[in-house]
Amino acid sequence: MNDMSKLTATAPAKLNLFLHVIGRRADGYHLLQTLFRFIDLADTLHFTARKDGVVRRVNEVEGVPEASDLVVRAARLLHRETGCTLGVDIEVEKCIPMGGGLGGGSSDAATTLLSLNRLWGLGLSRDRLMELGLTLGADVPVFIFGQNAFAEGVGERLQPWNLPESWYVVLFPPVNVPTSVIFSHPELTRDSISLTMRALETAAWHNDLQPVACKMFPEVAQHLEWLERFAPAMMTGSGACVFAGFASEAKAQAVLQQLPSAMRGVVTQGLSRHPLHDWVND
Ligand SMILES: C[C@@](CO)(OP(=O)(O)O)[C@H](O)COP(=O)(O)OP(=O)(O)OC[C@H]1O[C@@H](n2ccc(N)nc2=O)[C@H](O)[C@@H]1O
Ligand SMILES: Nc1ncnc2c1ncn2[C@@H]1O[C@H](COP(=O)(O)OP(=O)(O)O)[C@@H](O)[C@H]1O
Repeated sequence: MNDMSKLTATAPAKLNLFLHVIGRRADGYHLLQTLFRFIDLADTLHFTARKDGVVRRVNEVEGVPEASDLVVRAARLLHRETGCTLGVDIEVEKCIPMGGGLGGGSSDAATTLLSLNRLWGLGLSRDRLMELGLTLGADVPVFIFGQNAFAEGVGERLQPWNLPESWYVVLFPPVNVPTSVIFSHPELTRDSISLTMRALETAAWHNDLQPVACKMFPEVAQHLEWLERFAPAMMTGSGACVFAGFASEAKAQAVLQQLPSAMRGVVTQGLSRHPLHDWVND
């Protein structure tokens, strides 16, 4: 019999297959056009309901104090919003490198919102969870949307985008690239042409944050240079991770096997949708 007070859920990473900066809002946030793809590199979260209303993270996560962990912030946000009197113990098994542009923190937050909606029996809709998620970070809504998606605005205006089967070599340069530093750089391109989804299907895909990140962090440029020897490569999000796509797992593995011992990376498969897509009603 299922134990209704416990839930284990996955939180996949994302790649930005392109990221074009097309303008800036009055509040300083940048307007983007980006294509999100989920991949099977994932964190795993364990939730155990409590009757006393306490929200806790029960394990240590290096570099992330409990109170600032997005899983704890997501759970407390749901508490405040719904007045729910239950609590939860959350265990976070991190696999996604942090601050790498793979969206691990945002995905953990989204998986927490989706899981507690179930565990606490809240019955919130997908749209409401996406609205709440946006208050935690620009990347959270797409993980609740649950489909690979073309995003506009700061990442909250989403349309599904079907993508072919693909495997990716993802490399982890050993640097932490702060998102705000890249977005505030004077040399950042902020005027890429805004294109329709149809035009984007055939346009040259690029990441406007990449030149600035490469200039500030030579390790990113070095990893891109190595990967470019095998296939077109790009940085994801604000970096530091870089990736290249391949039509088969064998081709991707053949490249990874040649990775110099000083570099780190993985082969990961593109997902056709988020593993928790059906956990909430539209
Ligand atoms: C660049 C992207 C692309 O998917 O991903 P990551 O590299 O973080 O994974 C996202 O837009 C990042 O979203 P997210 O990581 O949630 O960013 P936030 O915490 O909301 O913002 C961090 C800081 O970056 C700047 N920022 C962020 C997003 C945006 N569209 N314009 C900005 O100018 C702001 O200065 C903000 O204070
Ligand atoms: N559960 C979490 N997992 C990862 N990072 C988290 C988490 N909670 C808060 N953070 C903070 O969010 C920052 C960004 O992490 P992450 O979303 O993994 O990277 P990125 O935004 O580059 O894709 C981290 O440096 C960390 O301080």
